Amino acid sequence: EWGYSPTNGPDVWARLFPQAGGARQSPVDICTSIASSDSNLEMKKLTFAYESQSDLRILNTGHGWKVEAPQSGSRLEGGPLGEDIYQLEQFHCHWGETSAEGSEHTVDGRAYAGELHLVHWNTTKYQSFAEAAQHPDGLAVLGVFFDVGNESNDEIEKIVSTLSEIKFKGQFTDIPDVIDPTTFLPSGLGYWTYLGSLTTPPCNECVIWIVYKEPITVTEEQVTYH
Ligand SMILES: NS(=O)(=O)c1ccc(NC(=O)NCCO)cc1
Ligand SMILES: [Zn+2]
Repeated sequence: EWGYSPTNGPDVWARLFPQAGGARQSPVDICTSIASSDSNLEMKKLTFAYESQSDLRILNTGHGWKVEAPQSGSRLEGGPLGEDIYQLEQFHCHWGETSAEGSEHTVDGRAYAGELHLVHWNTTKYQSFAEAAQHPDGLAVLGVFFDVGNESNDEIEKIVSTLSEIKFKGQFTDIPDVIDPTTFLPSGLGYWTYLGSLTTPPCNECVIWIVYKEPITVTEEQVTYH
């Protein structure tokens, strides 16, 4: 089973998952000095629309939590996504042992306490998430960094308050509260974008990454492994 130790971590993933050795692998360090601002992106605004959902299923993936949130009514389009419409499939989180680490992307070498991923797939061109994940423009993932501060994030709280029920890998439970993914996004909507991959095996090179510049604030308890 893949993981993050020296014997099963990213350096050996390519043995079992060939795409992990590819040319557009994620995550990356975002070097802000060489990131170019594409005036074209200014014209095509990135737009998103989500529904609020209750009774979403949350799963302990063994590497964090994942909320299955297939939303046929959701739409992510514009910006780097051309003319295609992308639909929300799931969202999940990466965090670390301490609030000094945990994000997958880094910005000028700096890691954040954690990183939320909202995973979407191209419903204009493909018939299913699994099919979309086999194509270079199949998925679009919004990345939002977590900064640790004194304010807790109410929406994240609705999620982490269920973690005590799913202590072990493979366990799942329902989130009774209504969740609106829009509330996970920062107020400043500036982002970096690049063509990359799934950050974990099978590391398919199928993701158009959109990483927001502004982190959202959560408390230490909300992003540290217990
Ligand atoms: N961290 S990430 O790049 O957003 C990511 C998203 C989905 C996957 N995998 C996935 O969706 N597999 C399909 C069945 O679970 C792996 C990594
Ligand atoms: Zn992720």
